[in-house]
Amino acid sequence: MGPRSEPDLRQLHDVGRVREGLPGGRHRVRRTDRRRRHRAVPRGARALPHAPGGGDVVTGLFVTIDGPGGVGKSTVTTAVAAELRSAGVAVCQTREPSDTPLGRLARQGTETYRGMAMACLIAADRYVHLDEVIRPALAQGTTVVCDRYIASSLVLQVLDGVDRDVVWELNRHADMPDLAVIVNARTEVIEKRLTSRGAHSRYEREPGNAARECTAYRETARFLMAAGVRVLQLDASAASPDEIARAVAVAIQELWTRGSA
Ligand SMILES: Nc1ncnc2c1ncn2[C@@H]1O[C@H](COP(=O)(O)OP(=O)(O)OP(=O)(O)O)[C@@H](O)[C@H]1O
Ligand SMILES: Cc1cn([C@H]2C[C@H](O)[C@@H](COP(=O)(O)O)O2)c(=O)[nH]c1=O
Repeated sequence: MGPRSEPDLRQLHDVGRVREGLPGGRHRVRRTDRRRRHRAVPRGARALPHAPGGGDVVTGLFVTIDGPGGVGKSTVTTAVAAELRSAGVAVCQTREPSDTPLGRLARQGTETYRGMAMACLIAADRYVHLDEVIRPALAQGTTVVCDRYIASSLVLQVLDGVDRDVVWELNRHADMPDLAVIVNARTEVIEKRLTSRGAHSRYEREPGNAARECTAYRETARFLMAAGVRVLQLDASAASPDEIARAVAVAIQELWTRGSA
């Protein structure tokens, strides 16, 4: 990708970054599912360096944003999408559970279903979401920014009593993100945000949940890195949503730069 096709995000500051995990193992993304030929590389898309036939195969970037309930994921997802769009990038902002009929069932079902049933419902919705929304957008060269993804399952379904290996296995055929952002914060900050906004789910209403989720997301970040996923951990205790969004945009810019090297 030439410099003119990259969004101009280089002026952004690197704020709120805790740690970026650079995978040591193989990336599990199945790029062949997402490949599509274009005459020119759209803004915000990445030419795959070893594409057969000369490097004109492109894909959008798949970015996921996870973290404890009430930490600010939805606010940050919207801010990241806005930041990228203002740089001229085509963005698909989405979330899980998805806005498909199955996703709506899963979202409503979080109060009723638990354990393995919930883990299966969430995973089924993820496959529908991938087929109907995420992969088609990526194939068009659109960058996908998704509010909650596999990290949420590795935390919430495990806290709900399902073995982590089982959750991982249920998600075995799901694409891994190009960048998994984990937004975390001090427990007391999360509890304050939840109190002022109100809880969304049974998880968030359980006493001591914020502390458990904070710890579990840190552990999940390590697990994903060991599995070869690029993870960016950000501390939102004192940073504004815009500052977090800029840090994510900088990390995305770095991926584009690497992809075009
Ligand atoms: N960086 C921030 N600084 C201060 N307040 C924030 C920040 N990010 C989000 N908030 C506020 O915290 C509350 C929770 O934010 P948000 O709904 O985005 O969290 P969430 O992680 O998506 O929650 P849930 O997991 O329940 O969907 C909202 O009132 C939001 O305005
Ligand atoms: C992706 C995902 C979601 N959930 C649950 C957690 C919440 O109850 C809802 C999402 O609503 P929110 O407003 O974003 O908090 O779905 C889950 O249990 N596991 C998952 O992987």
